[in-house]
Amino acid sequence: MEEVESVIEVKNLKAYIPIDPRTEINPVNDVSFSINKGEIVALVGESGSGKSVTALSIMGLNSPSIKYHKESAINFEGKNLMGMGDRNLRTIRGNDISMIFQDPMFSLNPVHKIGKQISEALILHKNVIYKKVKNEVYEILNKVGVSDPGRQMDNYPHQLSGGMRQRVMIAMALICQPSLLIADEPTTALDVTIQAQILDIMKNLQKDTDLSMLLITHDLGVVAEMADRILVMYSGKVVEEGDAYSIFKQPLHPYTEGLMSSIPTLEGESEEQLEAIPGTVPNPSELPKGCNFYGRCKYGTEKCKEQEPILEPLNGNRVSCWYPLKGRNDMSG
Ligand SMILES: Nc1ncnc2c1ncn2[C@@H]1O[C@H](COP(=O)(O)OP(=O)(O)OP(=O)(O)O)[C@@H](O)[C@H]1O
Repeated sequence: MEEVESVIEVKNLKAYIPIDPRTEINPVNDVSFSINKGEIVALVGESGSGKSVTALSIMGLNSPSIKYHKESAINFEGKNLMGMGDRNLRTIRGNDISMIFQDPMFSLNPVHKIGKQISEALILHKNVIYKKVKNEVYEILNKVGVSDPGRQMDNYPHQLSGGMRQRVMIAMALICQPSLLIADEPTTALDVTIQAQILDIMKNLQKDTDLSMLLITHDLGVVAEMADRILVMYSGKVVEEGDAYSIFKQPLHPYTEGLMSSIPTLEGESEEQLEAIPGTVPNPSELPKGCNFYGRCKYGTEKCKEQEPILEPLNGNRVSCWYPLKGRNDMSG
């Protein structure tokens, strides 16, 4: 069998924010996963589940108030990024690992021309002058579908539409040919037609370059379109992990089931009600004793209230639930 090569391995990532000697916030609590070469992994979950803190841990860009437990490791190309120090991380960020955000203005500097901004990472990492990389900037703008790249290179960010700015941000992230791209809600702010174009561009570039991608989104339509594998996060933990096809077909965790039943389908539109998951994600400074999802779960039992489940293999995927759907179906039969 062909050996699968992982590009990044996140191991026992635990992030905390000390508030006082007896209180801490735990936005990410013992998260482990890896991403293989050329694979798109989607990180899904409601607001506050810890997706961004996980992604920013990889980039070393979380706020300094966020600390990590010492067993946390992020192995990338043979090096542990945890505790690597900002100077060394800077040589990896933008070069080997890049990130794009929901709001391009977060990444783009309003007072610099587009061409210069895109070239910055190349100039920094290759130690060359702008003139030498102008062609590469032109090429990458062409690839992300910016028309008339020569002219656009001389424009400022505010002169472009939202969709164009998003393309420029993707160009900027990919110019150094990173092996991992982290995309945090890359199309959430765009209208649906532009969103579809941007997703197409990302997918094509990913295929052409065998790029690995961590795609953070709460939009399951985007996940269905893009992802090979899905990690479902709830309250700082991965509660289900598996290949995208099987998770959409048969979610194992009640939370994943809830997320899936809140997607509209054409067939069900007239008769079926969309189900919202009642309640909210627990406060990360007051996590319950047992399963974090207990208070919102329609299948919860006393055991769930008292004992915390762990992520365990089931049907080739992993799930953290005392009564995963498969087991429940078997129990009822
Ligand atoms: N610097 C911080 N100080 C205090 N709390 C924080 C900090 N950063 C994150 N948190 C808390 O950690 C939890 C996880 O946040 P995170 O931003 O990772 O969630 P998310 O899943 O990305 O949500 P969203 O989809 O809204 O971005 C939240 O409860 C958030 O309020």
